[in-house]
Amino acid sequence: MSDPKHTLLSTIDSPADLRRLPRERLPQLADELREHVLHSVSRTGGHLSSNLGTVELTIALHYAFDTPDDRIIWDVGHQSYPHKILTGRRDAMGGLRQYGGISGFPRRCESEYDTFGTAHSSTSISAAVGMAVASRNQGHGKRQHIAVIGDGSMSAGMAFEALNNAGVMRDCNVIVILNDNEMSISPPVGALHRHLTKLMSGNFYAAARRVGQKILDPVPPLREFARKFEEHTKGMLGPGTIFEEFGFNYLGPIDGHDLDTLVSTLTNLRHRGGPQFLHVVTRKGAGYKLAEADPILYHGPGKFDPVRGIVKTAVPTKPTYTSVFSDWICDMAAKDSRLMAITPAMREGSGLVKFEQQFPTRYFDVGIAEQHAVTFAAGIACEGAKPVVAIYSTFLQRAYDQLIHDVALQNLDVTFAIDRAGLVGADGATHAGNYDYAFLRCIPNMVVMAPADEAECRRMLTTAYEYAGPAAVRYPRGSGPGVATERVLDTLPLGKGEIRRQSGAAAGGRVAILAFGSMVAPALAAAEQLDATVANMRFVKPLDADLVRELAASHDAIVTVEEGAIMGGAGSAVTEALAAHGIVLPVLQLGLPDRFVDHGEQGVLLAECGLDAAGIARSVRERFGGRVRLAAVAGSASA
Ligand SMILES: Cc1ncc(C[n+]2csc(CCOP(=O)(O)OP(=O)(O)O)c2C)c(N)n1
Ligand SMILES: CC(=O)[C@@H](O)[C@H](O)COP(=O)(O)O
Ligand SMILES: [Mg+2]
Repeated sequence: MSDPKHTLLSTIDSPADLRRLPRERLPQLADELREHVLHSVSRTGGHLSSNLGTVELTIALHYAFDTPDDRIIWDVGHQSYPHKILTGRRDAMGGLRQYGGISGFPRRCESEYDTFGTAHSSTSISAAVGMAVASRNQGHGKRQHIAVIGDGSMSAGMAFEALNNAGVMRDCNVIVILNDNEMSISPPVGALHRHLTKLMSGNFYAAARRVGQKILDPVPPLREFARKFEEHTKGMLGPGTIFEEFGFNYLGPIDGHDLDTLVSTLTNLRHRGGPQFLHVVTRKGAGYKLAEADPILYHGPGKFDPVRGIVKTAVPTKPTYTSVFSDWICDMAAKDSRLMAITPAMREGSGLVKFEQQFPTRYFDVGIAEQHAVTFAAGIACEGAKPVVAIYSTFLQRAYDQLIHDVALQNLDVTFAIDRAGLVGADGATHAGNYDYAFLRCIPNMVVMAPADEAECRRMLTTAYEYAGPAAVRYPRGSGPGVATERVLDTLPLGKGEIRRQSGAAAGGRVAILAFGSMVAPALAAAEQLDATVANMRFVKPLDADLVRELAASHDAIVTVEEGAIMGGAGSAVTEALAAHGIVLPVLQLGLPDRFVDHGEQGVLLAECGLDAAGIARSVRERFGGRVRLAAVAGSASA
């Protein structure tokens, strides 16, 4: 690294280099590290606030522990940039979240220091417990397993399932570090937050900090005294924490920006066995005033100028699908007082900021708790109210049993507004919503729709809402083709697609492209080159089987296109319908391949998967020749 500002950081190629530094040099390293995080994220985009907040904690962890032999597991992993920089990826930050570059999350294939792949929250404690059990049984009884988890992520059921398990494993070395910055993406919610606030409040926190500095001095002769003093003071300081009730030895809260306290505390913890819990208090966005003032805006920004900060542009841009949903839900709630909106901790991303302002008593942020969100919606529906669950496709995966067992099996009237369906771009494979067509369409009672454009999205949301059972609308991240929406609340006929373009080709050369959702626009563009018919199928379930039959009868080959996994997806619904009617003709199924697609710009990734107009046209030509010639394809099996 040539930057003269990073004189110390530029000498750190691994945690071993870091551990050679005298403690008094760590604050300088923290300054340079923070600066490097800020400048690289400003150039690539990425998760800024959380990383600025964990600079000191990361340094202290790698300083105090023997990484990578000691295992650090970063929950979510959106705060792992300082860790990446200190573990040999300092100069790779320019490619962070870019096509071909390093990931924005920890990945086992990227570094031996990335001990566990994360991105969906609240998995770290479970993974740490699993590793600790294995280490114990393999004779690595001294190894430590450290889960670093945020206060938002701590609210998920999975985290508590793991605490419950770990709390009785006295001979397993698990350290849970709660990185409490009093923020999720938006302000934290719920009773756990209230409990943490109590632990950090006024005198308790101040006293605990003083005590922490005294008792955690690692000098051996003081240890026994420290232990007794700690027990004594814990009793004096007030009620036990929930974590102690789970069987953890709770320490803290301590200041997560005070390197001295952090290093002393962690060094001490390193030599303790059994379940340990350290409560660390940090500031989201620390060290960058703009992010400290607005950690939500700087949670996951795109590129920006670090001097000016994020500048809100006055130029009108195309509305995103999220904003179409945002307008729709406010309009529908104004019309129907039964509507209630639910988000599992994704108020901003799911487009519910305006709704919360307008309908605060009908808005429910349940925290990072997708399973609860879905069953909570089921309960609401049981009483005749009308829940709308706004959820990212990838996070709905968490609530699959709840969707089947609690909603669909009882045919409850729950609307699912599924955002970030398909490839999401810079977050990569962990966040891609590639499986919802496949996992939703096999559930009885479900209605599943995918809009071709913004106006259709609005109509589908109304259709889902008016449908008296479970219904889902899945739409992609970002904007669509730019079709203007009107503030009306009209519906679509259930299970009916439409023809968008008719082929003029002669018999023997006619191709029908059956496109779903976001693939309608590129299919139409490809069809211009191929002179193909294009159907906007609209519904994956109920599939418009009449339209499929009609197109099969009038064309020589069928092509299905979807922004979802080919296996079991929308195209599979078409081939099943053809088979059910005994129709045999050449079929080409286009969609996402049977592999995980890495990060990069959405358009680039779609092109890589052959799902842009050029790719669709190319696949059709490759499969069927320049024009479809039945002679060339007759007798070939379905793809
Ligand atoms: C299962 C799941 N649901 C939702 C998210 C989206 N998400 C990413 S970070 C985040 C907030 C996490 O809060 P916290 O753990 O306190 O970390 P902080 O952002 O404050 O550093 C959320 C909701 C996710 N990654 N995984
Ligand atoms: C880490 C995480 O899960 C979220 O911050 C996610 O990256 C948000 O994605 P969007 O930018 O698509 O809202
Ligand atoms: Mg937090």
